[in-house]
Amino acid sequence: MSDKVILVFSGKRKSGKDYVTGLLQERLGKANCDLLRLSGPLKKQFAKDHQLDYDKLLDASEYKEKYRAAMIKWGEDMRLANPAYFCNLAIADASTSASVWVITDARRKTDMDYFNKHFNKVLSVRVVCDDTIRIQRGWVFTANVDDAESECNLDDYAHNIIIRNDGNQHELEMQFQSLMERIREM
Ligand SMILES: Nc1ncnc2c1ncn2[C@@H]1O[C@H](COP(=O)(O)OP(=O)(O)O)[C@@H](O)[C@H]1O
Ligand SMILES: C[C@@](O)(CCOP(=O)(O)OP(=O)(O)O)CC(=O)O
Repeated sequence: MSDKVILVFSGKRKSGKDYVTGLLQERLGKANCDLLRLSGPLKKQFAKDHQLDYDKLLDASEYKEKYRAAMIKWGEDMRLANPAYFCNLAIADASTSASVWVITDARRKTDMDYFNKHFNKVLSVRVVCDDTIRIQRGWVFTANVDDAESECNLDDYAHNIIIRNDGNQHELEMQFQSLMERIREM
C-alpha cells in the first residue's frame, strides 16, 4: 500500500472546493501535491459520447450547469456497474512522485470507501459555506441536482476536517495552518 497522504475533499456546489484545493496545491507546491478530479474522466467521456466541449464542462460555467443533471445520471449508471470506475481512472492519471494527492470532488460514500480501502493515510476534508454565500457565488437551487445523491450522499459522513469557506480570508488562513500541520504529522 502506498504511503501517500490522500486528502479527500467534498462539499456542496459553490462551497469552494476548487478554490480551496487550488490554494492548497499552491502552498504545498505542484511537485509535492497533485489534484485529482473524479469528475475529470467522467466529463471527458460524457463530452465524447454527447459531442460536447470537454474544456467548457471543466470550469465554473453555465455550460457545465446546463448539462449537470444529465452528467449525474450518466455517471450514476456507470457507477452502478462499477462504483470504483471514476476513482480508478483518476488515480491512473495522477503524478506518482507527488507525496500528497488531493481528491477535489468526492460525492459518494463509495468514493470514501475506495480511498480508505486502497490507502493508509487518508483524511476526509469537508468544505462548508453558508447558502447565502453560495448564492452570491452563483448557486441556484436546482431539483434533481441539489437534492440528489451527488450533492447529499456525504452530508452525514463523519469527516475528519471541516473547512469553513465563507469568504473570510483570515479564517481560511487559520484553518489552512492546522490542515498543513495535520499533513505534516502524517
Ligand atoms: N474564499 C474565497 N474567496 C474568494 N472567492 C471564492 C472563495 N471560495 C470560492 N470562491 C469563488 O466562488 C466560486 C465557486 O467556487 P468553486 O471553488 O468553483 O466551488 P465548487 O468547486 O465547490 O463548486 C468561484 O468563482 C471561486 O473563485
Ligand atoms: C457529474 C458530476 O461529476 C459533475 C461535477 O462537476 P464539478 O465537480 O465541476 O462540480 P462542482 O465543483 O461542485 O461545481 C457530478 C457527479 O455526480 O459525479
